[in-house]
Amino acid sequence: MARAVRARTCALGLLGERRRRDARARDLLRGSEALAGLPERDRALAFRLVMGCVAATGELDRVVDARLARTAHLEPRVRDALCLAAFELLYLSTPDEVCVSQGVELVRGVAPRAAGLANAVLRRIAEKDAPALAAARGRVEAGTFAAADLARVGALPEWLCERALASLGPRAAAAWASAALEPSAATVAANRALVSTDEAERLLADAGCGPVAGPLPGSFSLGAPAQLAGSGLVERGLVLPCDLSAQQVALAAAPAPGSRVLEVGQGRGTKTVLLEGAACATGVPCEVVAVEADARKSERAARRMKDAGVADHVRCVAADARALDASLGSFDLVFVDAPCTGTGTLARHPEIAWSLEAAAVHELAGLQLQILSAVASRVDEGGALVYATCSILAEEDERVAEEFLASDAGCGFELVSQERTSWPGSDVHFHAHLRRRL
Ligand SMILES: C[S@@+](CC[C@H](N)C(=O)[O-])C[C@H]1O[C@@H](n2cnc3c(N)ncnc32)[C@H](O)[C@@H]1O
Repeated sequence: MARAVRARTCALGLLGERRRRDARARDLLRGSEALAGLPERDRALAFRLVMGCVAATGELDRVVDARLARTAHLEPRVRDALCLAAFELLYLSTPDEVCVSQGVELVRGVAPRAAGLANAVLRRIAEKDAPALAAARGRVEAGTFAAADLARVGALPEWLCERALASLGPRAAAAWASAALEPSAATVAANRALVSTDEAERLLADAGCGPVAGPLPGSFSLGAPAQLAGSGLVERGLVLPCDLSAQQVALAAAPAPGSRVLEVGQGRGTKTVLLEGAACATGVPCEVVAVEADARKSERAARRMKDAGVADHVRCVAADARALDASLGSFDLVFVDAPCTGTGTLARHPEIAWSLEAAAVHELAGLQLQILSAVASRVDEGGALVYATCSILAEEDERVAEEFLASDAGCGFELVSQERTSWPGSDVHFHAHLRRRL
């Protein structure tokens, strides 16, 4: 019997480490020497397996439990190995025989006596669950599906798929669920506060990243994204790893050259640099006050602003946006990058789907409305208020904008436009543009 190939043993090791350290998959993958030491093809498979197993965790547990002959208590390492093989069997194009035999070898490697059980469970998954998934995929493709089909296809909780259907409608919900387990596109943005789009393209090409100009000013997809890590371009602040949807939201906010901007929810500061870059590309930087509730994030963002060459025009403030100091004054543009469920970023953040609880959606919607209401008075007359999330849920998106407009704080505003981004292979973001009447 063939031994489990290195990609799978490496992925299994990382899944165990993740469980023991309660670490985020992406952080583990980024720092893993074992992964870095693999040949490129094995590295790509191990990456996909770890991200996929984490993203599909609840569905894989359900499938494995359903195919156990009795409710046996599985040792965690055996469960990890079974889930890994089940993920590959159901969601990747590896032939069933390979998935089963490799899964058995993985289990044998951690618990030799469980190899027989692994063989039986994986064969039942191939016989029963793979055809059920294929049927669900068929219904989704034909447009005759229910939330349970989306849950199968995207390995998502059914309640979330019901909300997605209600929020997005059938077509967009199907696209969202179908993309949940797909690798996200490798995209970057030029920091146009430091380099022109042409210069960024040359730097990326010289570093061997294989840049292809994207649909937005300063955006690139990378043919060889692994080359970016050693290039120094990110550390020098010249390019930003950044999803196309995040770029679109920042560009659509379009701060006028020299304008005063309040950014709420600065986080790592990616959109701060994009906002500055958009103003700089027109010749004059804007003056940004960037507010972040988490003091450590704010400190890190302040350092990043230096690397990105925009520190002279960005003041990072660690504060709760619901209680800002009056001395900060008012602004031409208030850009709220709201804390949210992140349900538009499932492919990038595999932990979200199965750790999210329905009650959290309601709580976040309350926080979002509070933030919007608190910062509304900071918008100058005729000025803009942009409300953005990376959620697909109407409760956090359109409903919050509607409730705000209907409130005392929002009654002086009008809705100019609102939309969700929809780039293939990218996250989904929502942005509503409001204007304070004169
Ligand atoms: C969507 S993330 C921001 C992403 C960031 N703008 C970027 O482009 O990288 C939302 C941020 O809002 C912050 N936040 C949450 N509640 C807040 C509050 N009451 N006031 C200010 N910031 C808050 C969170 O800590 C988080 O960093």
